[in-house]
This record gives sequence, C-alpha cells and structure tokens, in this order.
Amino acid sequence: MNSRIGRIEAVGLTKVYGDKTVVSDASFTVEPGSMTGFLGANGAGKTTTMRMMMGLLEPTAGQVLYSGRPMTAEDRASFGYMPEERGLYPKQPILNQLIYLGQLRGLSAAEARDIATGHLTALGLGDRLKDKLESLSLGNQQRVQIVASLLHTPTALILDEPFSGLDPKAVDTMVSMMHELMRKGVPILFSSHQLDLVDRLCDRVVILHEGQVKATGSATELRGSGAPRFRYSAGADAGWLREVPGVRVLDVEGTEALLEIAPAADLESVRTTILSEGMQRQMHEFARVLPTLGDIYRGVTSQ
Ligand SMILES: Nc1ncnc2c1ncn2[C@@H]1O[C@H](COP(=O)(O)OP(=O)(O)OP(=O)(O)O)[C@@H](O)[C@H]1O
Repeated sequence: MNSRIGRIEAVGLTKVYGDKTVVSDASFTVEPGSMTGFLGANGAGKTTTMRMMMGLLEPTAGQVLYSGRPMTAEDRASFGYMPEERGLYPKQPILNQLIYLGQLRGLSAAEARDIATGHLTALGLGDRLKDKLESLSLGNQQRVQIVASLLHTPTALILDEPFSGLDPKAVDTMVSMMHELMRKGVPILFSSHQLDLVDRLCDRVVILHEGQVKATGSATELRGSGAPRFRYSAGADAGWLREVPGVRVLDVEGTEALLEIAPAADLESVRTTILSEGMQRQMHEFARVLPTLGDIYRGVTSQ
C-alpha cells in the first residue's frame, strides 16, 4: 500500500450558518481499502460534510484527521474529489482541460494526456477528446468529471453523487475503476441516493439525518443491529403470531408472515414458542432474515 494512504476520520464535524446547524457533531471513519457509502436525504448535510473534509469549508467545530493527525492541504492535494457543483469549463475541449488539471496535480502533460485518454476511452468517450464539454450529454459530462477526479492516481476518493446521471454501463466502468483503487488501499467515500447501489458496493456506510450521523459502521454490523427479523411460512394461517408476546408482526399474508422479536424479549424463548406452536400449524419455514440497507436507512431516518 502507498505509504501516503491513510485512514480518514471526521471528528465532531459541525457547521452552523446563522442560527441553523446543518451538520452537528458528525464523527465517522473512512478506512483504507474500503468503500463507504454516504447516505442521507436531500439537505441532510452530505455535501457540507464532504466540503469540510476537503478543506473547502471551515468547520464551526470539529476536525478531520488523516492517519491520526490533522489533515493537511498537502494530503488533500493528492485526493480525488468530485464536487457536487462539478466545475469543469463548458467551452473547453475535454482532453485539453484534463491535461491542464493533471498538470495542476503534478503530472507532466504527456502523462496527463495518456491517463486521460485511457480513462475517457474506457468510459466510451475515446472519439470525443476534442469536443467541448458543453457539446456532450449530461451523462457524458459526468463521465468527464469522473476522469478528472481519477487523473492522478489519488490516495483517497471523496465523491459527491458520482453515479447520478450515469447509464448502467458507465456505472459498471466507474465501479471497476473504484475497485481497482480500493485494491491499492485507497479509502473511498461517496454519497448517493441509490440505496441498492450502496448496498451492493459498500462494505461500510454512514447515514446522515438532519445533520447528525444516525448510523455508521460496516454493513455486516449494521445488518446485525436492531430487532431480529424472521420469515415464517406454513400450510395454515399465520395470524396467530400476532398474539405471541414479544413478537411484532410486520407483514402477514395468509400463511406467510414477516416478524420482529422485540429487543426486550428473550429471543430464545420466543423462538422456542414459535417453533413448537408452528409445528402444530404445518410450519414450512421459520428463518432469520437480515435487514436490507433500505430497511436500516428507513429505520434510522424515521426516528
Ligand atoms: N451557505 C449556506 N448557507 C446557509 N445554509 C446552507 C449553506 N449551504 C448549505 N446550506 C444548508 O445546509 C443544509 C445541508 O445542505 P447539503 O447540501 O450539505 O445537503 P446534502 O445532504 O448534500 O443534500 P443533497 O442530497 O440535496 O445534495 C441544507 O439545508 C442547505 O440549505
């Protein structure tokens, strides 16, 4: 792993505008070689947090650490960042501006040209190198933004909604580029509203709600948290489950049910009750189901 790669830590990040606190005491980590999904509704504070992490916005309180010490401008200079407001020049030919950006990040013009051409070609824009950015469709402009953030083999990636507007093929290419960087140990944080994509890609998640971190950790830890859920199916009506103390039936349809066992109840004794009662009601299945990321997201953001 590149020795300049490190763990990113947001510690108590807070941003106040006037009397409005838009990010409040947000703490989480982005681990080297992991992909962390940053989730939250519109206005939850994701962009504000990412801008503070990139040093573009002064936090009202809190700090950002890199490898355990305060993150510096020099650390950030080698990060790949895709801002929400994008920020390339509409009237410039795309390859030229990528070469220029690459040079700003310390590449020679020839290196920047090679890398940019390679990435643009991989993203299906090999025949558009001399076109002005504004002549491209929005999704293709987005592809050029991706190349801009990956030009200099970044030591970390902080991407604000990198997948928005991309077609499935471009999503796949972007994902494989991100995986390649992950394998090199690069920490990656990206925001998204696409829960299914975050569920598929991320080993870690941060959920922000009204400026506060409501859940953070590995996807496995989060799935294991909360009330345990079970699926029940039988040859006879499943409505009786509603009467079992400690059980909350989430959904029942004839002979099938989805239920939760209350955290305060004794899991083993409730399970034993259901199993023994179920045996007398032609039970086919009584199995634990892990919540999806969507279930977790809805759970923590509806509190
Ligand atoms: N300069 C500012 N002055 C006052 N309020 C601001 C400023 N910038 C952002 N905000 C407010 O901060 C809140 C968080 O905005 P932010 O853009 O960080 O949210 P977000 O989670 O990225 O949303 P989205 O998913 O819509 O991009 C919003 O209510 C926004 O209006």
